[in-house]
Amino acid sequence: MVKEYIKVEDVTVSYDLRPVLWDIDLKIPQGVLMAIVGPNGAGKSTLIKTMLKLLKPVSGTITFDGKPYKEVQKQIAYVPQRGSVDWDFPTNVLDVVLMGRYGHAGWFKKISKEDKNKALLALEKVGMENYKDRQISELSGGQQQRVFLARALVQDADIYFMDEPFQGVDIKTERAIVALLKELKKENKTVIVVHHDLETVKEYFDWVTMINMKVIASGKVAEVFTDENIKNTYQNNQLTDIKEKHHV
Ligand SMILES: Nc1ncnc2c1ncn2[C@@H]1O[C@H](COP(=O)(O)OP(=O)(O)OP(=O)(O)O)[C@@H](O)[C@H]1O
Repeated sequence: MVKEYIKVEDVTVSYDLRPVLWDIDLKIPQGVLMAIVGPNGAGKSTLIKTMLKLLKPVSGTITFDGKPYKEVQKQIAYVPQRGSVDWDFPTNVLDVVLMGRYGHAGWFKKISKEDKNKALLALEKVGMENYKDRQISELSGGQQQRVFLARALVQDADIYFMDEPFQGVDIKTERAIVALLKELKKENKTVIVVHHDLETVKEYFDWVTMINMKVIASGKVAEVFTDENIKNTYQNNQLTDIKEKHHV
């Protein structure tokens, strides 16, 4: 029995009238490093956006330690997909990281010395301290990704959602991000990552959710990340089955 910390129950999500996630049930324990894997268009980003209340499900509920999102939102950090961010926004690296502190300081309060120190420390952790005054538009993709990680780190959250943090980064950055993820796990944080590389699931994560419009398997990597579940996740007939059944 999984002692659930995050619970997703009967969640169905549609864009316009087209369902993309169907009857999702998940129980995620505290302190896991969880990958969400599945083929392109499987609904991975949609799932985390729904958990973060950025999308409204057609039905179902999501709770965090028994509470709804709005009661715990300050304890939740999100690193969005790099492609979804406007990098031309005229702001420097330190300010982007400080944005992560607004949940603590409040929009109208002044940023304190402590906030600034935390931001600098986070930049150090991701190896970007020398870039603190740079415009974010003048960074490489991997550097931008590191800055967004630093922004999430200063939030001192309990739960971290990351949408493809390894996308387009070099191997050194990937290793640095993995080390950070493992550090977060040591602090009993719960980390949920949309991940594409099946080869590294076993090495990077201890928990996995495999989806293709519906949940194929979710649990300990050692138990559920099997060839059969991988095959079932990456074949597309789930979609056809559901469409035929529900005439959509
Ligand atoms: N804003 C939107 N409006 C309409 N349909 C959308 C929208 N966003 C995503 N979709 C569709 O919903 C489905 C799930 O998309 P989603 O981005 O969640 O998949 P994903 O598993 O994250 O894919 P990828 O691995 O390609 O990033 C896809 O069929 C996609 O085309």
